[in-house]
Amino acid sequence: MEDTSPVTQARVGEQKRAAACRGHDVKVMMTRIFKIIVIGDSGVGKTCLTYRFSAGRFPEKTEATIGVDFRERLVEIDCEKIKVCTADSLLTGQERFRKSMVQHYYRNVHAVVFVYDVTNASSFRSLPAWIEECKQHALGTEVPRILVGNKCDLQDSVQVGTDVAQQFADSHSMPLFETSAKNPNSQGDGSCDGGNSDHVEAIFMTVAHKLKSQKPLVLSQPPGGSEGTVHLSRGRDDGGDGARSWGCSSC
Ligand SMILES: Nc1nc2c(ncn2[C@@H]2O[C@H](COP(=O)(O)OP(=O)(O)OP(=O)(O)O)[C@@H](O)[C@H]2O)c(=O)[nH]1
Repeated sequence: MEDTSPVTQARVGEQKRAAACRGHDVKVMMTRIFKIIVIGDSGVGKTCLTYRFSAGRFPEKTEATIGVDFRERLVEIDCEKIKVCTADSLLTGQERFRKSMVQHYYRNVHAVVFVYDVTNASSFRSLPAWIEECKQHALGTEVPRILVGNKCDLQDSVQVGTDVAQQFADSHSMPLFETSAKNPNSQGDGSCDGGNSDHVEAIFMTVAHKLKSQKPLVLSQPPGGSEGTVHLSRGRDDGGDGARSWGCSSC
């Protein structure tokens, strides 16, 4: 039976588009930057997920994030190169420090990934508070948001069932993905096959595709502009100045 899950569809679509691109001489005039923040309790695996996406593997060792971890990866979607920047952060600490960091963290964000640990019910119960915090920083339902249940490789210790998580995701209009940063192919059914990055990658790519379709590059000719000059602008908002002040090394 054909697998119609969003992740598989995104992956198949990506392969087709990559094949189509190979036949073209693509001139990339500028690189768009999408900023995706990854939010959830300490220890749910935010750092490992973003590392898996940007570096393609599980980190050998991790320490509790102090401040914000920024990572970036250049991807190609529909023959356009797009920089996907991810940030994960431990949003705790002294109130004064936390306040300024939080404001910076939530600025110019394009999408939010909420993460809980499927083996830790308390991390799931914290989600409403994280969603509320995002709302307070103007990141409500108009911003693409997804829910990720991480650590699915630990099948024997699962405390948050798929059905409960799905209900929660539905009630907040978010798609749900269950995965493992450690063994991305062990999502849900307990079958690990060596942990390549496809599944985690497909999750972030699904978000990037959504952002790309929401924020098309607009080709425009300036009034009275010189012939042959094409100006590129972004759709609704942009990752220009905001991206630069955001923290990625080259954003
Ligand atoms: N078994 C398993 N362990 C994982 C997985 N993802 C992360 N871990 C482990 O969980 C612990 C916490 O992972 P981190 O990625 O540092 O978690 P975090 O959410 O970034 O934590 P903070 O930086 O404190 O906010 C580490 O010991 C990881 O090795 C996973 O998919 N499966």
